[in-house]
Amino acid sequence: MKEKLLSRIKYPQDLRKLSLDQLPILAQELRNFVINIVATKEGHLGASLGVIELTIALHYIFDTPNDLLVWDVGHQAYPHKILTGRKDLFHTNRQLHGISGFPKRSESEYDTFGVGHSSTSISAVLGMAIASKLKGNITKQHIAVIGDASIASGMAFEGLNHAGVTDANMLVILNDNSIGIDPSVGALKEYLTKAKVGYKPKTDNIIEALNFSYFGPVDGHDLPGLLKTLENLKNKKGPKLLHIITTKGKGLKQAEENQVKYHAPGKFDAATGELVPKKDTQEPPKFQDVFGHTILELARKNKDIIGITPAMPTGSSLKYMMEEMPDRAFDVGIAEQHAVTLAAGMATQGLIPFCTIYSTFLQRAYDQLIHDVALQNLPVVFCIDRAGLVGADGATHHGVFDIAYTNCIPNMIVAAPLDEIELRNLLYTASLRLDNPISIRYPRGRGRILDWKKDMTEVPIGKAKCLLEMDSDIAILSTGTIGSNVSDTLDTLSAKVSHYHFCFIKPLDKELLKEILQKHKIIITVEDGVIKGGFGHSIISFVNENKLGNKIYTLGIPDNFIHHGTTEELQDICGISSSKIKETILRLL
Ligand SMILES: Cc1ncc(C[n+]2csc(CCOP(=O)(O)OP(=O)(O)O)c2C)c(N)n1
Ligand SMILES: CC(=O)[C@@H](O)[C@H](O)COP(=O)(O)O
Ligand SMILES: [Mg+2]
Repeated sequence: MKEKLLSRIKYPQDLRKLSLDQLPILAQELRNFVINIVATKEGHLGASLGVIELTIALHYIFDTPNDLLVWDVGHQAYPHKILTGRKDLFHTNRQLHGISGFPKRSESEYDTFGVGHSSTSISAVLGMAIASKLKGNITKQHIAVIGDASIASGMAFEGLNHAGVTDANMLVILNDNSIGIDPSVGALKEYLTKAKVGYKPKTDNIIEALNFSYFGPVDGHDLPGLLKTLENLKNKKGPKLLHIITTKGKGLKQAEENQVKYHAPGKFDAATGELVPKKDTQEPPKFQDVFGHTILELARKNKDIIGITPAMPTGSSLKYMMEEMPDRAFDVGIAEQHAVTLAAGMATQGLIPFCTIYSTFLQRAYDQLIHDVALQNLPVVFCIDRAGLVGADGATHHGVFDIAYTNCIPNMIVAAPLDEIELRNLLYTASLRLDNPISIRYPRGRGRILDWKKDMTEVPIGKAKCLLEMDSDIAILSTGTIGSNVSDTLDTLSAKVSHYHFCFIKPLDKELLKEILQKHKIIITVEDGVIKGGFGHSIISFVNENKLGNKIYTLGIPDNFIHHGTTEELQDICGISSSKIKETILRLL
């Protein structure tokens, strides 16, 4: 289809010149534009297709960027980016030096708040609305667009609870498509389902009970209807919520029919919607699948094992256990804080909870980790997925802080397996019931071992191991799967360098460490987490405490935020790709 209208629009002011009856044509063009680019460049598809009409209506009716619009999570903001000055850059979405896959304040004045993690929009918009009022601006509009899964999070409720006792001029648009990445869960989801079919929506209205004016539910794909509703809401004062019903993946048959897969489908054929078939060769497993299959295997033998995920059953592969053992594996929704304390409660009763959380999202539950788990020394098993650099999702999603933020918590065991087999062995060890909480971190993506389903053995807590012993001044100490970059380097290097793998960052293997420090003058530490407070700093502390004179060079994530690109590109930028590790060694030799 040839573009008639989209090519004329650079900014919302161009959009506002169109007549009402041109807008549905524009919606079709915008939808095709998103599909065509995401088909080859990859990214979050389904959510963006679901808000095409809403995006057009919002920028048409409201005076953006003077009126402030915040997209919750921001994975649905592709049409917003295209209509706000970034159409010509959209083909660089999520690539190194390209535009971000999420709204970002430094990228555009239309991106009023940086997002990536969910459920922040209501608080952010309330803050903006209060600021406008204090500055004497009573006409400015403040709009949060939040999904049905994100509004069920504690933080969103905190925002609603506060907003309901203010006269803030704010509009929350609840984009209800009954699904997050996986189907939405919980009592609120059941309530919203009833509201959709008109079951006692007025008398039992939870939103009105929170002092919001409630409007809807309305069809979020009916563009003329949406325009009318928004125009009408513009003149209503105080906190208000518009409930719209949409279909995730709208307009692409496969995406509508398989919403979980098409949340972020990878490459697909733009014309047919078919996914690009995978190569026929056997691949090593994804680390998430090593976790997902292993926990199920362990749970079959040990009835005390429980699985918990906050809203990521597919991403974490806990779904395998959820399918077979629905009473012992829980998706609690976007509720990281609850997930951690729920696990703590279970641990007090002798259960062995495995709480699987992406590294970046566990940041949300830091106090729960300290106060509810570690302080009481409850043996919760944290399976920290997506640890390290995650690639295209960028700064909001890299799992680079968890070593530092768990390393400093008393009682925590902090572990980072080298490969799939060690991950399995650690999960097995944790299933034997430890005396402490443990974090086991592993990365996004695939390992390297095809034959990984070996019998499991217990891992001695706090023991490191030598992978390559050389008569050399230099030793590399690595932790976690980044150790394979070190091995790749050493495979291609004629110089002699020793290599040790520290599966445990805490407790450190002090005995072996002393031996290593006696044998080698120069130590290079390698980790895929932040250097400050990380593994390398633990080695430096040990050297200082023992008044040893070794020179320590720490490789890891530097003290700045790392943006998007492929994981390999970003590792290179941080100096932890195998070629950059090699450069460091050659410089020191
Ligand atoms: C704190 C946090 N936890 C988990 C995620 C992962 N995540 C991204 S989108 C999403 C689902 C959002 O669903 P919903 O709010 O209904 O929006 P939709 O995708 O349906 O538009 C989840 C769980 C996240 N971004 N932030
Ligand atoms: C928007 C969001 O937070 C998720 O969709 C995230 O991008 C998933 O990451 P994975 O692709 O690593 O599961
Ligand atoms: Mg949803």
